[in-house]
This record gives sequence, structure tokens and C-alpha cells, in this order.
Amino acid sequence: MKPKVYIARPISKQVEEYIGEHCDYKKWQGEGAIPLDVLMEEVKNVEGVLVQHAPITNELLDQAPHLKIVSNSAVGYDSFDLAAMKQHRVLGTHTPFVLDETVADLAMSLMLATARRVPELNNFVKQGKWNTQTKSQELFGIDVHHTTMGIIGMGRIGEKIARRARFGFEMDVLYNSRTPKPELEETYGIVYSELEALLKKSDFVVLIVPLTPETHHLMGEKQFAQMKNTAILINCARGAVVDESALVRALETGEIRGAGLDVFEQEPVLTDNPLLQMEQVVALPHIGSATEQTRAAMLMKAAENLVAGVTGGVPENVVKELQELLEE
Ligand SMILES: NC(=O)c1ccc[n+]([C@@H]2O[C@H](COP(=O)([O-])OP(=O)(O)OC[C@H]3O[C@@H](n4cnc5c(N)ncnc54)[C@H](O)[C@@H]3O)[C@@H](O)[C@H]2O)c1
Ligand SMILES: O=C(O)[C@H](O)CO
Repeated sequence: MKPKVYIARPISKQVEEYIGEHCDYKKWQGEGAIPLDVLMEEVKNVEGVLVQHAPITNELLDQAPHLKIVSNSAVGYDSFDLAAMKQHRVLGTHTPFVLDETVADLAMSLMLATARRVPELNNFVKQGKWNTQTKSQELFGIDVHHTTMGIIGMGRIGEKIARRARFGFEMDVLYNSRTPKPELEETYGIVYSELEALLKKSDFVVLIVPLTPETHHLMGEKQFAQMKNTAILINCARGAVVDESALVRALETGEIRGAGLDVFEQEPVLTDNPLLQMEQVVALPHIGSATEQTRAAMLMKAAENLVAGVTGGVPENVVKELQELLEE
């Protein structure tokens, strides 16, 4: 008998066929994200579940006595209650590497869009506001090339962003991360910096750290005060890495110039969020990895991890905090 699994997000035909070869599966057929009460019900009798960002809580795990693996079709896994998963001996996997270049491309797009005011000026033209009276200075942005980028989080994606900035835009690149990587300085001239110095020197501050208790509100009032008044914040990590109220104040008072945000503390972002009313903010709906090619690769990787986890194999991408479960 094939192991039972539940697929809690839409998947392609190819991925569905692959899972179907190895598992007896049921899938979420509704619109948008699966409601938590539905997921809670569906996990009761399965050995594996494929999700994207759905919170894996102690309460959910209590309902799922047969569950062996939660395969997350995303690289970030702040949605996992790691302690509860350890306690329930449930493996958690994610999808590293396959999205690095795509997310790095998006970080650069956000930086360019914010610095050169692309969405704002696109609206300006389309709304018929460009006319013979338009003063050219009204359309000015700021340069990106030959400026300084400070990257917070020099992991898989951070490194791809750094290389784009250094070699594509000839920027000076500083970074702050838990573990300095001296080889980056030797090979590419990408320089480790303490956080405060990085914030003081950077024209663009890019966030690409995991959301953890240590990085929650890493950027708050104090950090915005340390940034240049002309600097732009780019957040491609998770919304809660930034204290959004402090960001609103920093933008209102001109403490920083602008922000390019792919992620928000509350998603989908609420329409009354003041950030959405600000011209100097470029806002995107969490699309860092959202290209056809990359999402297909992520889903296939998530499916392979899922199948391995329920068929006695060793999933390739068990998150580091749960790897000890493989040894038991
Ligand atoms: N916007 C999106 O769609 C999108 C897409 C992919 C990833 N992400 C986010 O980006 C994160 C990073 O992805 P990755 O694959 O590069 O991960 P990674 O694990 O390869 O790199 C993370 C880096 O952050 C550093 N770090 C951790 N805690 C830190 C701290 N307190 N201070 C400074 N640095 C710290 C680590 O040392 C590591 O170098 C993911 O966890 C996810 O949340 C968002
Ligand atoms: O963590 C991730 O992979 C992104 O947020 C995309 O889902």
C-alpha cells in the first residue's frame, strides 16, 4: 500500500504525477491559501504533507499521529515550530539553492525600482501627467551604480545579490552575517562589517536573513537612525525582520529616503498599512521566488523531499535544526 500524503497547495500536473507514482494523495482544491482548520483536519491520517508557508504548530502536530514529514515549498521555514516538530519527531524540509538567483534578481529589481522611482513614474506617464510643463527635476531618482550596498545575511541568496551588486553595478559591498566569510573579501572584495558601521555607510541596505527570534525587528528605530538620510531599505527576507511602525516613522521624518519591500509583517498586506500610501515605498506581494521556472523547481524539490520522507528514504533538504532526527 502506498503511503498517504496531503498536498496543501496547488501543484503542476508533472509534480502531481510524480507524487502519485509513490503515494496515495489528496490535494487542496480551493482558491488561495488553505484555511488552517482544513489543514488541521487533513493531516489526521497522513504520513506526509506538502505546504507553502502554512504554520506547523504543536496543535496541528498533536492532531497528526502518523505524520513523518512536512515538506515546505519555500526556503524560509519560520512557519515551522521547530521545538514541537522535534518533540513529535516530524522531519521538516525546505527548498534551498533552486531559488537563489531568482530572489537575487528581485532584490536588484526592487533596488532599481525604488531608486529610479519606476512604479511611480510609470503611473505618472500612464495617467497622462507627463506633458510639456513637466519639469525634468521632478522625475529625478538617485544612482545605483558606484554606490555602497550593505547586505544583512550573507547566505546562499545574499552572496548572489552581492555578486550582482559588485560586478553588475560596480558597487562597494559590505555585509553583516552571523559568520564572516573571509574568502568573499579575498576573491570578490565583499567586506564584512559590524551592523552599525554597515548602516552608517550604505546607500542601499538589503535584508536577506531568516526570520528567527534574533532577527525579529532587527531593523528598528535605533537602526533607522543610524542609516543615511539618503539611504534606501530593501527587504526580501521576512516582514517581521523590520519593525514596520519604526519604518513608517523613519520614512515620514525623512530619516531614510525610501524602501523597497517584498514582504510585510502581515501578509497579505492590509490596505490601511500606511506604507502603501507612500510614494517612496515600492511594495510587492512576496514574489521573491515567483517565476515559472523557479516555482516549478521548488515544487519538484518539495515533492522529492516529501516522497523520500514517506518511503523510507532520506530527504535531501531536512532543515538544519531537525537533522538530528535523521540519526535516531
Ligand atoms: N522574499 C522572498 O520571496 C524570499 C525568497 C527566498 C528567501 N527569503 C528569505 O530569505 C532568507 C534567507 O535565505 P537563504 O537561502 O539565503 O538562507 P541562508 O541560510 O543561506 O542564509 C541566511 C544568512 O543569514 C545569516 N544570519 C542568520 N541570523 C543572522 C543574524 N541574527 N544576523 C546576521 N545574519 C544572520 C546566516 O548566517 C546566513 O549567512 C530565508 O530564510 C527566507 O526567509 C525570502
Ligand atoms: O522562503 C521562501 O522560499 C520564499 O518566501 C518563497 O516562498
